[in-house]
Amino acid sequence: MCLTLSQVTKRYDDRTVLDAVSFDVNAGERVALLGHNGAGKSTLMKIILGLIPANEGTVSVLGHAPGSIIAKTGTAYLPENAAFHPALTGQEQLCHYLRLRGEPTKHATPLLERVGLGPAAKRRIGTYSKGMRQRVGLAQALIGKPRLLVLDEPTSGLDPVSRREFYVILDELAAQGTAILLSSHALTEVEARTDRIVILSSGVMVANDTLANLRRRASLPIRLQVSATTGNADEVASKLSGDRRNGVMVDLVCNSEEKLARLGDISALGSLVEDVDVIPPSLEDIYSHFSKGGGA
Ligand SMILES: Nc1ncnc2c1ncn2[C@@H]1O[C@H](COP(=O)(O)OP(=O)(O)OP(=O)(O)O)[C@@H](O)[C@H]1O
Repeated sequence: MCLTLSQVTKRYDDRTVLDAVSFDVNAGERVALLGHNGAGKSTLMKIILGLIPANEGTVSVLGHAPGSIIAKTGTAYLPENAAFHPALTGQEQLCHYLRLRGEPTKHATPLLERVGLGPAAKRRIGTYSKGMRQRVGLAQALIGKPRLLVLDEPTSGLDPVSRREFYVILDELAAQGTAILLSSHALTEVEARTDRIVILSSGVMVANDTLANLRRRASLPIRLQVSATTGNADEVASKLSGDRRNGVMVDLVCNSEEKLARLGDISALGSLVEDVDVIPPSLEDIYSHFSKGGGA
């Protein structure tokens, strides 16, 4: 186990901002930490990094206390807006970090190449886009091959292509055994890119499961979007008791137990139907369900 949190509680004055939070992150696992503003995500990350203490509970980072030498050496952190010196080139900045960590500066080039910054290595960071600066942050986080990577909103402000590329790198790291804990507000992107989702709501952990299991537990309605063949939308809508959305589409809503039977009804309509799309509840729907106490 790379990270274990057990009953972690944090109070500021009399206010409890984390309330008995417990979860693990295994080697090679990508876990998303979701929560509204002020839910306690950054506080939890600071505790994991050993920057602030918890009031109660225990945290084990790579089998050691947060902030201990072994925990610090094996953990990398990427803050939301990593700041770099604009006058330095990517290469110079990374060499600087390598020296601070007592690592050979010859590692700068492979690290920059790893995050796709090879061609820009000799350009000043002041000329980099936000996505490129985030990659410098990621390259810095990869120094010393961390076993646990903690990322605070790593893709905020990145365009979809940069986000995808960023996650490809995370996927490679996870495949090599790095445990990844990342916070995000971008729900749809973590949907496909993480193995497990932890949801914090006002400091309370309201969910900790795979998306598939959260879907099942929330048992939110599934939408079936039926495309009727030309001129048959009214008949399809009436036979399926669905809602005609436009000239060809008919919407049905059902729960997961009814899904197969409804698909059977649709298929029994034969040539009246052109196609059907099954639309499961989105992560936003699930997130909203659990944040409102639906998991209790
Ligand atoms: N040093 C502090 N002193 C007092 N209260 C604090 C302190 N740091 C954080 N808090 C409070 O703790 C709660 C959790 O804050 P935290 O920054 O962990 O939330 P977050 O989930 O990271 O939010 P965001 O998504 O906005 O970054 C908030 O109510 C915040 O005001």
